Amino acid sequence: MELYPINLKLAGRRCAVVGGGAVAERKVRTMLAAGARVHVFSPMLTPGLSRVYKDGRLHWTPRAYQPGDLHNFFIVICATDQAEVNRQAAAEARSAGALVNLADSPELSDFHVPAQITRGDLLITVATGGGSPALARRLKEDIAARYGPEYGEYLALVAKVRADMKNRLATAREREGFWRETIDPDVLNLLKNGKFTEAEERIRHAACCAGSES
Ligand SMILES: C[C@@]1(CC(=O)O)c2cc3[nH]c(cc4nc(cc5[nH]c(cc(n2)[C@H]1CCC(=O)O)[C@@](C)(CC(=O)O)[C@@H]5CCC(=O)O)C(CC(=O)O)=C4CCC(=O)O)c(CCC(=O)O)c3CC(=O)O
Ligand SMILES: NC(=O)C1=CN([C@@H]2O[C@H](COP(=O)(O)OP(=O)(O)OC[C@H]3O[C@@H](n4cnc5c(N)ncnc54)[C@H](O)[C@@H]3O)[C@@H](O)[C@H]2O)C=CC1
Repeated sequence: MELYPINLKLAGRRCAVVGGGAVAERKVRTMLAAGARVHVFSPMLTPGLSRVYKDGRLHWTPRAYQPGDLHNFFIVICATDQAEVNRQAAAEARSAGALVNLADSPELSDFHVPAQITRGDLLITVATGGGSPALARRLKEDIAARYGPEYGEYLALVAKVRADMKNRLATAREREGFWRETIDPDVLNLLKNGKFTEAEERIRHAACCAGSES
């Protein structure tokens, strides 16, 4: 299945989930982490979702989905255990202009939710086109073990220095060359070993030299 990856900004956007089971909970949690305003339509919630609701972080309509519920949402995830309900809700949401995911139908979905790892602003995702979500999860675990929290710290540092470099190196070509050389295994190893100060010094030194050459 051909797919085009994009990373959606959900902060402040209205998103709906139909169903309140284990799958709904997983989707709700990642959407909330992205800052979405999430509305659940379901007669029941998992204990985890109930806690999120009691904490005031979720809107909940405590009944089965009804036609007319799904207007004015940016994305809608249909995750009940009733295939026919998921299809009906998906059809309504799509005709109201939402991007739609059906938890039980990769084919009918506008998008799939990948397995994800976050390290600060670093986001790594794994997708299998719906072929094997269990494989996506396994690969995610392997990648998570390989790329620890130090990569989030590293990204924050590089992003800061990069903002300075935009003024220091005149052309996009120079900046590209600089960053390709600077993101090197030595710096990453320093970070992996917790040597943040040394890593930062290395990057700042490279930035400083590049600035004086130009
Ligand atoms: C198409 C997609 C739609 C979507 O949900 O967006 C979809 C569909 C389906 N999943 C099913 C089953 C399982 N899903 C998981 C787990 C995850 N599923 C996720 C995504 C996706 N699942 C999308 C495709 C992503 C891709 O492959 O590219 C992850 C990555 C992200 C997330 O959900 O947040 C999350 C990993 C969370 C993590 O990071 O740990 C596990 C494993 C487990 O739970 O341990 C199992 C059981 C093992 C297995 O089947 O592999 C079934 C069959 C149900 C049945 O048999 O009845 C369907 C429907 C069908 O296939 O028809
Ligand atoms: N995409 C994915 O990652 C996965 C998808 N699935 C699929 O997702 C479906 C849901 O899985 P679970 O969350 O584990 O099921 P579940 O049985 O835990 O939850 C189903 C939820 O749907 C609600 N519901 C039932 N009828 C409804 C209606 N008419 N309107 C609104 N809510 C209604 C129930 O109250 C319950 O909260 C499964 O049937 C399976 O096909 C299963 C595993 C992973």
